[in-house]
Amino acid sequence: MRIDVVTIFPGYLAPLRESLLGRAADAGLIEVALHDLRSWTHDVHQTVDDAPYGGGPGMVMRPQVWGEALDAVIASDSRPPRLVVPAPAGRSFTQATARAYATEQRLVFACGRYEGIDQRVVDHYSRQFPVDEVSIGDYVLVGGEAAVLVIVEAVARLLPGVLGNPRSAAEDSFSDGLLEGPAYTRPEVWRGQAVPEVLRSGNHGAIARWRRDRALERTAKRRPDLLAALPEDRLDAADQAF
Ligand SMILES: COc1cccc(COC(=O)c2cn[nH]c2)c1
Repeated sequence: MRIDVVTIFPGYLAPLRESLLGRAADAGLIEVALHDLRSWTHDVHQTVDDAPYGGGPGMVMRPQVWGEALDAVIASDSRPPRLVVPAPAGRSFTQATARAYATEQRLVFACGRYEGIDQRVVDHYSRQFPVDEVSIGDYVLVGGEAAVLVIVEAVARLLPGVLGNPRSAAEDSFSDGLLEGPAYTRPEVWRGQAVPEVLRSGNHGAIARWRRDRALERTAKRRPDLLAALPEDRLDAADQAF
């Protein structure tokens, strides 16, 4: 997979070359290219923003600069891109989105700031490529760069060969629509707290039931919305207690 990121702070994305993603990049599984948006400005101040039409606070990112940048970046590789614009007003980015993005040959991220990017940029490219405005949560960041780190990590870990232990990606939280329950490891007793007996019983049926009960209990308590969204056939008779 090829990943391009267009940003006024390329240094912010340096971590994409470290650790988990570093190994994936070394193995050629992921190719990351960073592009400084200001490279496509032509004025001495390298201006990327301007006042909003209609007035109001803040600034809007200029369409001309973004157009020249995205034309150049998209043309720099033959693989057809999906454009991803992290934004508070975007559709929710979920594990399902991550799974879908993991099947893409190429993702091009546009990192916006200020009050956003002139809408005509998204409208223009939406006529040629899939363009997603995605939100990683209901809060406002200063720019899209941190969201790109989140999205790229969630996607990259799903690529075959990126994770040391592939089983965990398939069984990770949200895969069955529920939150993960509590996890334990040695010692058996720590600061007077013992590991739940069932987990040391060797009774795998009881262990599976206990784990599902804890996952249902936690999901019902912390994320009732996820429980409500579960397809009917995903809860069996024993689950009805939640
Ligand atoms: C595209 O225009 C803008 C404008 C302002 C900030 C940002 C960065 O994204 C977020 O703040 C965000 C993403 N998911 N949740 C919050 C983008």
